[in-house]
Amino acid sequence: MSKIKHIALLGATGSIGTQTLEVIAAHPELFKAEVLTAHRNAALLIQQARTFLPNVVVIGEESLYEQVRDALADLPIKVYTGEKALCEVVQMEQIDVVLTALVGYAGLQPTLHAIRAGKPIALANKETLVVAGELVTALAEEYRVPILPVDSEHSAIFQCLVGEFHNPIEKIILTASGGPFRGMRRAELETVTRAQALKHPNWEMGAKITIDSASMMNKGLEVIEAKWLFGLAPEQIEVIVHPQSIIHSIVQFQDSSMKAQMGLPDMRVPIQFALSYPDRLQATFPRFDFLAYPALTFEQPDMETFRNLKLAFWALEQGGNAPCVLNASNEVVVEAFLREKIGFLAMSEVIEDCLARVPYQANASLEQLIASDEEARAVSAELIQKLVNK
Ligand SMILES: NC(=O)C1=CN([C@@H]2O[C@H](COP(=O)(O)OP(=O)(O)OC[C@H]3O[C@@H](n4cnc5c(N)ncnc54)[C@H](OP(=O)(O)O)[C@@H]3O)[C@@H](O)[C@H]2O)C=CC1
Ligand SMILES: CC(=O)[C@@H](O)[C@H](O)COP(=O)(O)O
Ligand SMILES: [Mn+2]
Repeated sequence: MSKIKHIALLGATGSIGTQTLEVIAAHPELFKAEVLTAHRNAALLIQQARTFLPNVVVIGEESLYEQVRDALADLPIKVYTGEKALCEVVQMEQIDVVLTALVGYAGLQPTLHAIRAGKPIALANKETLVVAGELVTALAEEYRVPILPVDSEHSAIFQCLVGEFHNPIEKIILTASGGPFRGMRRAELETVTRAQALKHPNWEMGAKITIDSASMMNKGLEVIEAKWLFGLAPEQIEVIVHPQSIIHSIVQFQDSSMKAQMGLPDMRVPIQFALSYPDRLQATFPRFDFLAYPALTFEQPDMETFRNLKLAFWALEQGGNAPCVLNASNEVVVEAFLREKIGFLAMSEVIEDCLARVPYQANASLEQLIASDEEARAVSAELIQKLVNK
């Protein structure tokens, strides 16, 4: 690589965002943070802006606009606010790649705008493909823009496919850590707490994805994400629990050969690969030592106890607006669980009820998906209220 890549980093203040900035800082000759965005964390965004001197920052929360603008008034940095600003800044001419490190449904519209502006996407925001995978991948094909996976499992698959893109995939095997409640039965899950759910055994991540990992919804979302990234049928996607999170995922080819990508759990590796692809860059990240991990183990996922994974496979089979409804309902229940309004098992119950209540739409348009998202949020909120009132 010779030319500096100008990066629009959406969600700079989060777990993926801050690790992306570490990668950028380690390679100033290759990468420049051109746009940094945050939702509410004005203090960190200001600090990042003073360090990385981007051209533009966006603070999502409009009431924080003046605080950010005033704090950066001595620097030639443009400050914008609001949801629409995210969709506009990704189209700026000098942007070479948009890294979507923001969480949830909010990732969809900026990604669509970036694709329409011809910008390659480094995709951490898996919810984008869960909500509208068919539309997003069709649009990316139309505009000939690559979607480079950042999610560790999908980066692993992508890395296994380098040099193999002409060879059909027989199946892929996504590894799952099993989360902090691996091996527990439903009776034990009745009483698990927010604090316990937020303790992931292997990864330090934002609150939403950490709860998703604990409930196995993260793996469900990743199954749907994999379908769209790699053009697979549902029966070509398997999940295996691998508690050490060393093998990040596996591809099986038609001759029975399997390729796996492995390494210590460190998101800077897939982030850097998405930014440097097809090159690999020198990095000082810690190296894996086989003797420190004498046993790499594997288990069948328990989809009866962790029903979210089953619901996600069901939504994938259904297609249409079902994955969008699954995602919206999940975002609402995770928020309610984090606010300690509902218990751990209630999350799957609400999602299942919501999937049954929101009318199914095959071949949903973007407008229909937006409406389904809204409806699923309203239905889920109502179901949660009923549980709270009980
Ligand atoms: N963390 C990880 O290791 C991995 C994460 N991912 C995926 O990457 C995405 C980001 O995850 P993670 O970094 O953990 O999340 P975090 O919660 O740590 O960070 C989220 C980022 O998005 C911003 N944000 C939150 N809500 C909105 C909104 N409504 N509109 C615009 N921006 C918003 C936050 O801003 P603020 O700080 O101001 O609130 C923050 O910058 C998720 O989709 C997740 O599933 C995938 C694989 C691994
Ligand atoms: C780091 C990453 O990609 C996460 O999605 C991680 O995989 C979560 O782990 P589990 O969902 O397997 O617990
Ligand atoms: Mn993952």
